[in-house]
Amino acid sequence: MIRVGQGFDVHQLVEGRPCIIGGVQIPYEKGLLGHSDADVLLHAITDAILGALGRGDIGTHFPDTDPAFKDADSVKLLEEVWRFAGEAGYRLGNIDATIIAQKPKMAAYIPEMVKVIAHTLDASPDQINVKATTTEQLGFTGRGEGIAAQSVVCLMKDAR
Ligand SMILES: Nc1ccn([C@@H]2O[C@H](COP(=O)(O)O)[C@@H](O)[C@H]2O)c(=O)n1
Ligand SMILES: C[C@@]1(CO)OP(=O)(O)OP(=O)(O)OC[C@H]1O
Repeated sequence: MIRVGQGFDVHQLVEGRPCIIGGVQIPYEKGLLGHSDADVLLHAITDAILGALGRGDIGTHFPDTDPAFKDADSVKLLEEVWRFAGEAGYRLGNIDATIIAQKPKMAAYIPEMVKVIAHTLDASPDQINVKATTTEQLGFTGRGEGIAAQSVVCLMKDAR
């Protein structure tokens, strides 16, 4: 059986926060604001997995009102959701994701993001594709007010 899911997330860029995307801290004058570490890419991937599993969304499992998730490491949230997939008998087909950011430049950090994601999902890096695009200075991403990410995930399990 094949199941697909998609995820989308946005976080505001502000001063005084680290810029953590795909589990990698990127040197930049601003960082992403959120209850957790605000890792917009991992949140989009986590939501895509939950979508494929039919298990709701990230906020259902990790409410932003719960102090337990204050400054949470989003790698741990992804890890926990990946446990749900394993328990349901799924393995990863592939992930394709896009970071939507005018700045900072992501390209140099993408191989490390792929490594982190593959390691967290017990997968091979060739199952994970991460891309980045600007919005040509248009909209909130183009003005540098925030960063968005979207992801598609394909999960597979053998028919019984
Ligand atoms: N934050 C970003 C945005 C884009 N890139 C890379 O630049 C290429 C061109 O971006 P366009 O928005 O002009 O299509 C894109 O394909 C990415 O490789 C980036 O590294 N970081
Ligand atoms: C991850 C959670 C929980 O700490 O908080 P945020 O970092 O604000 O992120 P968001 O993308 O709004 O997702 C759901 C939240 O419940």
